[in-house]
Order: sequence, then structure tokens, then C-alpha cells
Amino acid sequence: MGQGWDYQLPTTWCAATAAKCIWAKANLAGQKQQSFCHARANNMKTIAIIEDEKLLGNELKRRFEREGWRVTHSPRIEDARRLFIELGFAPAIVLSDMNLPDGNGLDFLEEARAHNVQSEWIFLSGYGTRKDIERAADLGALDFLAKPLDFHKLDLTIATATRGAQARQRIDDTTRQAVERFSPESFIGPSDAAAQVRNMLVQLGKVPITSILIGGETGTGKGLVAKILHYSGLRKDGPFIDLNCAAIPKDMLESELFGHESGAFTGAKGRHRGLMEQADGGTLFLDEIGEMDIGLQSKLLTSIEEQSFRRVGGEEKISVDIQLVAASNRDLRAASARGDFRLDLYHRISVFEMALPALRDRNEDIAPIVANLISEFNARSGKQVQTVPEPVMAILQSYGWPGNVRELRNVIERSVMLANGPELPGEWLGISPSPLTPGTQVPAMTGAGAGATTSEDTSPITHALANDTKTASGQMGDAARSPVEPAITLPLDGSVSLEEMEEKIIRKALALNGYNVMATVRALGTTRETLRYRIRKYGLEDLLGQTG
Ligand SMILES: Nc1ncnc2c1ncn2[C@@H]1O[C@H](COP(=O)(O)OP(=O)(O)OP(=O)(O)O)[C@@H](O)[C@H]1O
Repeated sequence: MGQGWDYQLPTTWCAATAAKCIWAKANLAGQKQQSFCHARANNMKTIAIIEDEKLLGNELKRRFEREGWRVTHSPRIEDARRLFIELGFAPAIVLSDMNLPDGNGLDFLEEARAHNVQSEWIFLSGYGTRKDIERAADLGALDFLAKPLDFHKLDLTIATATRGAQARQRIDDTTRQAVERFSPESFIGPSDAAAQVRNMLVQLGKVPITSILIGGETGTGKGLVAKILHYSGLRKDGPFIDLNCAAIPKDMLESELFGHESGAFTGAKGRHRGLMEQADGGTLFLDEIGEMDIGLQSKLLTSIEEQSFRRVGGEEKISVDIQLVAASNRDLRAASARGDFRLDLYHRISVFEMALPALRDRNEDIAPIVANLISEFNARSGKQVQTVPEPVMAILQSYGWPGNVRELRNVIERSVMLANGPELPGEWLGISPSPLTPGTQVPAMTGAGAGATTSEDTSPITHALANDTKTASGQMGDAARSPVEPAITLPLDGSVSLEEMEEKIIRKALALNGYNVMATVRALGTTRETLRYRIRKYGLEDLLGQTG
């Protein structure tokens, strides 16, 4: 029996590609496998039985095969070891006896886990001590079923295991896609500055880092770099959790980050796991960290240093293992010098610091980024844009891009969506060819649909906004006297992206409210933090100097 372990593979399964792969490899006794892509890819309805009791093993095998499972049956650990570890077979579910002729099932589970075998593991045992059960649970086994088997209970456990395996498969697939998508190469650009960013990302991907600070203007790719750091680094199999500190009201940020216990504050109904806890084993990306309240900064510092924290209203210390990636488009060193940001936190998070270059400082990157964006939007829209005419590229390359790659992305998206042939049309760019400095107001868009108001505008958005702004101006005495037309037209024909709409709304609302931030906050029904963040995001700070 010990020699011909491959006889265990059932004939029904041998016809399948996955089994052929294993079968072929099995006959190359002792040779290391090259690839088990098929076995790994087709494992959703696969079950491995490790059971030396012949009658029970055969009965289980027949039962699962009748239900369409692909089944392997190994009477000894040695056989299972070959399948799982040497041949890289990863079944969805393992049904294993505890006491096998050549060893203990628990020891084998431990060995398999060390080789990254993630199958749902169910033990079958005539007897199991409390210690065994605890060890099985620690090793991530799903259940412990007593012999003689209750088949109804077995079916229920298999159903649970299947759901667990499917969920794990979905996570694995998503992670695999993200790992492919967010490699250092996805930070595009042949410029030296972009190459330096990629080199740094490659280096950082090889070492365990606890914290890193990414700087750079809005739209330069800080979010992209955070994902690359996670998905090309040592923690890629852990969670990636992100939080924009400017988008959450200050009084909610603490509980969002650290979680809370039931009744910790009015409205805290149940226990809430914060983002810190959710990021355990992975990366926590804190965007716009400069917007965090100074009091909360101190709690964050302690939690990073101690890798532990308490939920709001909680006593228990919760330990976590987190890599912190922080980003800000403010100069945090200067903010620390002014006392607006904690210096000790700045030092802690800037162990590694990356400053992303503005797009206008790396003109040679524009063409390849445009090419990449065109192929992305071609694929999405079914358009076939193949070339960018010289005059169009000249405009793209001479513009100042205050919103950096994000702004370029929006411009290309709009142009591809409205293209009618193989050339990228120039009429929808909506940008001035003259270089702009950051914060300079981008000229109004030109062309149909770019903010042109028609007398017969039936867009529900137009009317809704017109009504809102009228109400707002009714509340604000100054705004009511504003010469600014209290309505805005937003074409819904794809010519204006959602972000551009948002920018237009904010511009208009600021103008209507005499460039008063609090009045605009009330008119838009938002928070000061959110509005301030968006003003910076769209480079509208200069507008605040104006008077109504
Ligand atoms: N070098 C690059 N190559 C390809 N795409 C890029 C590059 N830099 C940025 N992008 C893309 O530009 C868009 C904006 O980038 P991202 O959101 O990461 O900017 P950000 O610096 O985080 O902006 P903000 O400060 O406003 O949050 C994203 O779609 C991102 O994938």
C-alpha cells in the first residue's frame, strides 16, 4: 500500500485536468513539481479524506463522489503529505482521522499550515481530549466530529466548510488581482523622479516597515503608492484598510479608528471593531493625517509605538500588528514646527518618507500615462481610441495640472468617452494650454456639455441644485444679494466626471456664500472638515481670499 500511493486517486477524478496534473506528477516520484495551477485553480469542490479505517474511508469517498466531489483518500499521513506538500494539492476541505498508523492528525495539520495549506479541516475521532480539541481550534480546524459518524451532522459541517472555503477563495482571488494590479510598475512614468519612486517601492516591499509617510500634492498618487506598498510588500495577504481623516467629523474619528464598546457614548449601541483592529496583520492607510485632531494624534502615537490600544469606553488592551502608511499633501514638518501637528508623531511616522513629484515637473511621464489611461477607458467603454494627435498632446504637455494625475485621468476619461474614432479628440479637454501653478483656478471648461446652460434644462440634478442653492441663499443674507446666478447646470451626458461636478458645485456654493466657509458648509449640508478637504483637493484655497 505504501508504494503505490497514486492508486488512491479515484478514476472519476483522473479524467479531470487537475487530477491529470497530480497523476502525472505523482508518477514522477521524487521530482519536485513545476506547476500546480490546475490543481490549485480547480479545488472548490475537492475533498481529501485521511482515514485508515478502510470501510469508513471508502464509504465517505463513495458518498462525496456521488454528490459530485472530487475525492482523494489517503490511509496514511505519508500519502497525504505527498499530495499536499510535495505536489501542492490544495483541497477545499480535509476530513482527517486523528490517530493514523504513521502519526498524529494534529501534527500533520500543523505541518500543512506551515506549508500554507489553507483547507477547511475537519477531524473525525473516536475520542479527543480537551487538549486535542483546543490545539485543533488553535490551528484553525473547523470542527471535531465524533465517531461513529452522525452523517446528518457531517453534512451540516461540510456545508459550513464549503461556505468558508468559498469566502476564502474570493479573498484569495481579490488579493491575487490586487497584487497584479498594484505592483511598483503600476506607478507609471519614464522620468527619473518616477523611477526613483518605483525603486523605493521595490526596496520597501522587501523589508518589514512599521510606518511610512507619503507626501505630495493632491492627485500625485499617494493612494496608489499606499496600495503598492501593501500589495507588493510582506503583508499582501493581510487586509488593506484605508481611512481619510479629513472626510470624517472629528468627534467620530476616534471611534472609527479605535472602535468602541457598547454605551461608550450616546448612540454607541453595540460593540464596534475599529479600523485598527480590522487592519490587524495588514496595512492601515491614513490619508490626510494632517487633519487629525491633536488629541487623537497622541492616542495614535501610543498605539503605533505599543502596537496596542483600547476601544473607546473599553478597558481591555487590544494588541495588533499593523503597518501604518500615512499620507498628507501638507508639509507636516512645517505643521509640527507651528504646533499644528505633533512633532513626536511626525518623527514616528516619517521613519521612511516619500515625496511624490508633481506631474508638471515630469512632463515626459504624461504621454505614457495618457496611453495607459486611454487603454483603460477604451476597455471600459468599448471605444477604439488609438492615437493622440500632436496638437492635443502639446496641450496636455503644456498644461500645469494642478490636480496632477487625477485631473489628467478625468480629462482623458471624458475625451475617450466622447471620442468618435481612433483619435483622441481635443475639443473635450477643457483645459488651457498655458502652464498653471498649483492652486491657480482652472479655466472654465469649454465645449458643449462643459457647463453650458441651456434654457430648456430638464436635468433633475440642475433643478435640484437650483432649488438647494436658492434655499441656501435664502438662509444667508449676503448670499441672497450675491450677483452669482443661484443655479448650476451639470450635463449628464458623460462629458463631466463626478469629481468635476463636485468641484463645480463647491465653486458655485462658495461664490453664492461670499466665500465664507461656514456658510458654504451649511448650504451644502456637510462638515467643515469635509469642505476644507475638498477645497484643498480641488486647489480652491485661493478662492477663499476673495470676497462675495
Ligand atoms: N504614476 C502614476 N501612474 C499611473 N496612475 C497614477 C499615477 N499617479 C497617480 N495615478 C492615478 O491617479 C489617480 C489619483 O491618484 P491618488 O488618488 O493616488 O492621488 P492622491 O495623491 O492620493 O490624491 P489626494 O491627495 O487627493 O487623496 C488614481 O487613479 C491613481 O491610480
